Amino acid sequence: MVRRIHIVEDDVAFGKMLTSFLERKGYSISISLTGNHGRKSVAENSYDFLITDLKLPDDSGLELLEYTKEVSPKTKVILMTGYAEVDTAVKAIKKGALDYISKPFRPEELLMIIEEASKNYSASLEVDRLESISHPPNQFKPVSSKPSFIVGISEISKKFNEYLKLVGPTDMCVLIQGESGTGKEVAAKAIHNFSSRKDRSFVAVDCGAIPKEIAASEFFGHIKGSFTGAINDKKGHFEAADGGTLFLDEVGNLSYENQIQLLRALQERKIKPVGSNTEIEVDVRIISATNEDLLEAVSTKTFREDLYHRLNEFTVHIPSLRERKEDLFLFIEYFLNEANVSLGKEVLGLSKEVEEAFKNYSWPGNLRELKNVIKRSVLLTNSNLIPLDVIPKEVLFSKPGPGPVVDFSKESNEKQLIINALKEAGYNKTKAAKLLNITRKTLYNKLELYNIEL
Ligand SMILES: Nc1ncnc2c1ncn2[C@@H]1O[C@H](COP(=O)(O)OP(=O)(O)OP(=O)(O)O)[C@@H](O)[C@H]1O
Repeated sequence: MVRRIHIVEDDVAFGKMLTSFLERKGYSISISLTGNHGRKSVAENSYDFLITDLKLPDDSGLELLEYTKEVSPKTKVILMTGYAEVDTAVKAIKKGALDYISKPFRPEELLMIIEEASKNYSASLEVDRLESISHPPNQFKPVSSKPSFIVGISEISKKFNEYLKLVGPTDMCVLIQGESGTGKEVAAKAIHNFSSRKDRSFVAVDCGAIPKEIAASEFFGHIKGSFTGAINDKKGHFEAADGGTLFLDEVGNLSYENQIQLLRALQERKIKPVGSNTEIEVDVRIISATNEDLLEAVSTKTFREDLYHRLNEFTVHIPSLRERKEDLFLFIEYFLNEANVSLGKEVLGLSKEVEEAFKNYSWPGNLRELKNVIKRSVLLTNSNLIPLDVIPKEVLFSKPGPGPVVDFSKESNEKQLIINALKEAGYNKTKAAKLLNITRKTLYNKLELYNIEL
């Protein structure tokens, strides 16, 4: 099937160059010179991809992204940015963009992003087919393509991994907090794999990608004929995850009404498909993730406090890459190897200058950004070592990032862990110590250390 791509770009020559390049690669391309025209085209056509400049004469790429997510949620959006706009581009990823690419870029780099996403898209279509079209591809992420979990050698990573191992086998709801691209989904899968549910399904749902009108049907399913377009019975994510784990990514993006529905399902452990009178019992462990401060959302009443407490029986803070710089080269090696395998290349490593630039860069897009930068660089490298001239400008000319942030303290995580263990053990210290895998004496010392009063 020929993929349809719409480009919104006011630089006519650049737009033409991209058009003819992508047409030669077999894509069907249309182009808008303004945001306004882009909006109309997006609303009237269901494109596979929208590629838009971040700065448009009459609009912003970010707003066009939001509009596209509303009117055509299946269209994947790629933003083209100037190199000074990377922070905004990272925001765009949080709002649901597939990726961003910094100008000037080579068309092959853009092609790589499109082809990679098309592969995932086909994979998710295949999953959909097998699951009786129960999950739209942009919300259901097939998990089999996920790589293995790298623990890291920094103290902060080791500690973080211990928490995953500790909380994994319990049935506690876990809230994973961390910046975009830090590996929240990978961590959620690791928790699932540490649990007795590991042989059952792990269903990942991007809550930011579900329009609120169809959220109930997505979560709880529907029966044929219950609304226009419900042409078949459909299982929701809860049923799909029965016996296993449901991962709610970007949970802070759920509308207030959807939060109420979710809370009810969690409290009652039963769901009712849209249009049905029958309740279905479900046994689902919930792991959720957010890159915003949910407590802040609770205080401004955009996120329900009762739901927050339900989801947050245990919090895991996942460190940013800046906070675990000691792990940088481990991840570089891993992603380099992964890129070599998928691109059929044999790049051995980074040149000294690139190593230096990588060390000094603050990696606002975290592991995802590192992985993308490495993959693009490997594609463009024709020698043993990645040279400076294939590295994106923002990485080369950035100021050194802030050092490790002491705020992600093992203390605050540990304190939370102890409080949660105590709660789970009904405040019985012997049981709590067992849950924590420490002696009673250590538990007493820690209660004193953290001023935990019972
Ligand atoms: N520990 C890890 N080992 C190997 N790869 C990892 C690890 N953590 C993250 N990655 C890779 O980094 C990328 C980003 O990870 P992931 O999608 O889990 O991040 P995220 O925090 O859920 O992102 P977002 O906030 O955008 O939803 C993925 O490609 C993932 O495979």
